[in-house]
Amino acid sequence: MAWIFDEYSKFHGHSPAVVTGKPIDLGGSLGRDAATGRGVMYATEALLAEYGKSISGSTFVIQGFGNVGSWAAQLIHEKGGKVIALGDVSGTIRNKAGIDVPALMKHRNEGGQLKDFHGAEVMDASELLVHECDVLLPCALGGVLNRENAPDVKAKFIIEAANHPTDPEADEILTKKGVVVLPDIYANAGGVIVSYFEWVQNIQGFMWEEEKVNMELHKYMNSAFQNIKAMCKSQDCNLRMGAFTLGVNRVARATILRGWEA
Ligand SMILES: NC(=O)C1=CN([C@@H]2O[C@H](COP(=O)(O)OP(=O)(O)OC[C@H]3O[C@@H](n4cnc5c(N)ncnc54)[C@H](O)[C@@H]3O)[C@@H](O)[C@H]2O)C=CC1
Ligand SMILES: O=C(O)CCC(=O)C(=O)O
Repeated sequence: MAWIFDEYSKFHGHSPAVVTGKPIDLGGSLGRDAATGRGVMYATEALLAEYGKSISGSTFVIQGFGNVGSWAAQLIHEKGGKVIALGDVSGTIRNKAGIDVPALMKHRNEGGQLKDFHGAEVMDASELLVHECDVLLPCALGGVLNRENAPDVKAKFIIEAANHPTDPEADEILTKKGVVVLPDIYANAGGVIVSYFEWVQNIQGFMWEEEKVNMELHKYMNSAFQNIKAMCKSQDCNLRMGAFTLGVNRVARATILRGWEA
């Protein structure tokens, strides 16, 4: 991103707002690194509250321990959630008393593989997504929930932190089973929201403190959830349909207002 910004600026003058995800010293935003995982945590909080539940006291299974998964795990752990199983390409582990996420981060940051972490036992990777838990967070790849494994999913809630982790067949199976799926278009929007904040800061020429970034992110995630919920209520539809209907309606309204309709 620094390179793109630099090349563009050579021809058009200093233009930090031309691209987001830049290093902090070149006009990036504080809080961007954690933003997607933090947004996932806020989205989880908002959804669970609808069902009279909270992160504290709930159990979590997380696939992926990269940018999104590791931040989501840390923030959920900080909020009192119990991460009971977790996996990445270097191993899949479980601890029904709850994995010590800060200790796992230290292990990983020192170059350790998940399978060698002492605070948990190794399990079969194929069991991760169907492991008993309250909340399942796929934070790695697309298409991981499909017709093969969806019938065996035991989670009550799925937060789509990765892009497109649930294929359409799985979506149908999970809906019939009564599993509540929070769609990626909303659940993992924290990254793009803070990228928007980065652009806003760049055009203002004013850098926000990290606390402000996180507070604004919280506001956006909460109000988006309330808007999706209202749409689901008025259209009697699930969260994915509610989120898409909200987005498509906004684009349609702007298109009509500009006189572009056929
Ligand atoms: N980083 C961001 O800001 C955003 C990321 N996303 C989506 O979230 C997902 C994860 O992105 P990042 O965390 O940024 O990527 P990353 O590359 O930092 O982490 C990916 C993680 O998935 C794990 N993984 C890969 N294959 C796996 C497998 N077969 N089984 C278990 N774990 C596996 C890797 O070991 C790693 O821990 C992607 O779908 C991405 O498109 C969505 C919105 C924003
Ligand atoms: O960095 C951004 O602006 C958004 C990233 C994102 O949404 C993604 O990786 O899917």
